[in-house]
Amino acid sequence: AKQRYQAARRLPLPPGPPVRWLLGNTMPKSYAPFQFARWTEQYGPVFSLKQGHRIFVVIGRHQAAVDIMEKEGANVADRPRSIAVQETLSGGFRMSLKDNNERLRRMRRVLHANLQPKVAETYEPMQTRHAKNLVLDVLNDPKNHQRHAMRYSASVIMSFTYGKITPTSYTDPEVVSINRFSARFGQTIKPGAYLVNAYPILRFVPGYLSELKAWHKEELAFYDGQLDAVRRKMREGTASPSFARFILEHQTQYQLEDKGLGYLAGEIFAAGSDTTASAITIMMMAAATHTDAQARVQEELDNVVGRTRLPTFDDQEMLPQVTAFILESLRWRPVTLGGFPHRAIKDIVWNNYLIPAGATVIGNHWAIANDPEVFPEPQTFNPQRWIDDAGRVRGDLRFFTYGFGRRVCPGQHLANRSVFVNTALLLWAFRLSENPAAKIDTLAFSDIFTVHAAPFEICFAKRIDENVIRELCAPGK
Ligand code: HEM
Repeated sequence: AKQRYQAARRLPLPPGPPVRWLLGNTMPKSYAPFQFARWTEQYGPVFSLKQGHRIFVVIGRHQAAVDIMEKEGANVADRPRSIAVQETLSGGFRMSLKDNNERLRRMRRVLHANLQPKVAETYEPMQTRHAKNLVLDVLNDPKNHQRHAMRYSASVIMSFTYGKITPTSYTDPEVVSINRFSARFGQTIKPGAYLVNAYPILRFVPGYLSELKAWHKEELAFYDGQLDAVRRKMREGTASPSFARFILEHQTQYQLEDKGLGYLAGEIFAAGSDTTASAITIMMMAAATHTDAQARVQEELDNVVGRTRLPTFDDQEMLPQVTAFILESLRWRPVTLGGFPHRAIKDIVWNNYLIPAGATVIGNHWAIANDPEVFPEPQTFNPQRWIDDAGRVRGDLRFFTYGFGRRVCPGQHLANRSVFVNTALLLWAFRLSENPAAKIDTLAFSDIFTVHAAPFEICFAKRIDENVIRELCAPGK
């Protein structure tokens, strides 16, 4: 074993852009996933960068992602050390940035207990209710479709996490607070946002981290307060079922520590709300800019569902075109453009290159989505690439919308259901198109961790009589 180890250590790092002595590579100042994709074209499926003492390995092709992120999954399940976003802004609590140790596995287990497919099914009525609400919102106020998608997602997450029954509004004070925390998180986690990660000595510079520390205090107090409110309701016997109630009731069983319990619940909103809203918005953008592909979905909806009732979760198996449209939307414009960084805990040899223990390993969703070997003509939006000869959704093709290996998104079954029901309902009710006078720039995204499309206009033409839509989507129906 020792010999093999020494042999591996002699292998070169994957190729990459030239490194400047002492300074290392220049990190892209903005839109790193796009620059990383260009470097994939130039240097190959796996390339490397250096900054300070850190090595970054970026994967930009599908097969390499399977080889490294999945087959070597156990060896890349840690997260890079991050002084700014984890140790300071999150006080070490943020689960998504923890190393893959026993404590993390307990947290993933408790999430899984509440989000695995069988349990996710039980949220379908709640998701349907909020999705109908979104249809009515679009009917009443089409201009603000992006805000409506955010409101849908916030409502579903607040219901899942804290058992909130009434629809949530994005102006609710608690949602305003959580969104402020998410924005700070998105800013702080950007590669290169804080030099302290590459040069840890900076943490001793007086004042350097004080803003992040203050933000952490505020966030922690807020999340603990939310959990306390659930605790209070439990004592009064008025707490509806929720993730927060579950972790309070099962704290001992899952050996969850008091410290960070509020954070675990609070983190769900940050992880699940913006991402889901973004996925729904991307689907609408795809429909408005690809009306032929959209028409194919609507033809299927007409055949399978008809126009006198709403599509439901029970229809999904009979609606492969809806599923293919969703899969293609999330490949075409991935929600997490650059992927969440992992860290190698062991030396990994890939194609005679060394990915050394300690390296930050990034699966660049944007580059992998554009891998021409797996997705021919990757720039073309073509849902039919997901359909086999028998007209079914292909089982042999996949994209990594929800990330990789042991750290794959635990919320994916809830999220998939959200995207499905909103796609089915919205495309059933409306024909979406661009305003010829205000064409959509489909690459105009904010440069933060979870992409947000810049505001854009959609024309919603009713496919179904308005009274029928209102009647079928009315609350309580
Ligand atoms: C369309 C919506 C969503 C997308 C695209 C998405 C995507 C992702 C991605 C790419 C990761 C990182 C995986 C990796 O490290 O390789 C992740 C992690 C995570 N997601 Fe999601 N997600 C979505 C919705 C949700 C929802 C609804 C929840 C919760 C209810 C959730 C909870 C989490 C958590 C807790 C993690 C951290 C897991 C860990 O580090 O072990 N996500 N998600």
